[in-house]
Amino acid sequence: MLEVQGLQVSYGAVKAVRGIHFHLKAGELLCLLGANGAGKSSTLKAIAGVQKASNGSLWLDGQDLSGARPEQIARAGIAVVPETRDVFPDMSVLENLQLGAWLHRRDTAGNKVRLEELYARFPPLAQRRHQAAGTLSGGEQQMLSIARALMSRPRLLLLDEPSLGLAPAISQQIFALIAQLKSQGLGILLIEQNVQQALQIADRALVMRLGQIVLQGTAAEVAQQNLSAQYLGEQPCNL
Ligand SMILES: Nc1ncnc2c1ncn2[C@@H]1O[C@H](COP(=O)(O)OP(=O)(O)OP(=O)(O)O)[C@@H](O)[C@H]1O
Repeated sequence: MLEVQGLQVSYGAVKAVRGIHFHLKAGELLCLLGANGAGKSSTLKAIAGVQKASNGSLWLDGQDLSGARPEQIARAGIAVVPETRDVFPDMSVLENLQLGAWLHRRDTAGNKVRLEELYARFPPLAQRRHQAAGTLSGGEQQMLSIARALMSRPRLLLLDEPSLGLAPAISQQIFALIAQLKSQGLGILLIEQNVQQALQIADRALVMRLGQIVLQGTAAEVAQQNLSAQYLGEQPCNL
């Protein structure tokens, strides 16, 4: 489904991503692991088109998206949930969700159906649909951020540290939700610091270090490695 070849991302003299290759199959949940600064977010941003790659190619289902703008990438079926969540705090939950439907803005009936589907999947959002997004809890804002991305009806979802800053019980709910989305056939690229939980729901994992992929395999294979000592720096990793 997604094919990344020789991806490089630089910020001036800083080579954040140094020519990585990987693929993601349809409906697969691929987890991207690594210590802070390993190049995970830069990889995700380059796929989303919000950070220009200095080299490399990107294909989605045979469509060449190398160098494409974020809007073209979104139209091709890739949606992003950034680390910052980016909900609009003064707008209601409903208005935030409606913004997510910009790709299909003329399909009013389709968007209504999609909205009801998402309300059914995220009951706290349905209950708070007219509430300002800024008044939601951290977990609810994360749900809103994911639901807004789903309003664009993507084939591939890019998630940057969705459990960041959430209490363990809430982060478990978010992982359960991601597992559910995967079981419904959505392709997912997941960046996570919460290695143990991420590997429990992932099909495969890539481990990055200093801009390169240093380890990859099925989630079970990667879970057997001593990641903490070798690749994740000071990150706690209770594998
Ligand atoms: N906008 C930027 N300008 C300059 N350097 C940057 C920028 N964004 C990232 N970097 C640098 O690129 C390297 C990779 O960063 P990146 O954010 O991709 O890593 P990461 O694995 O996602 O880490 P984290 O978990 O901390 O986000 C780091 O050395 C970082 O300091």
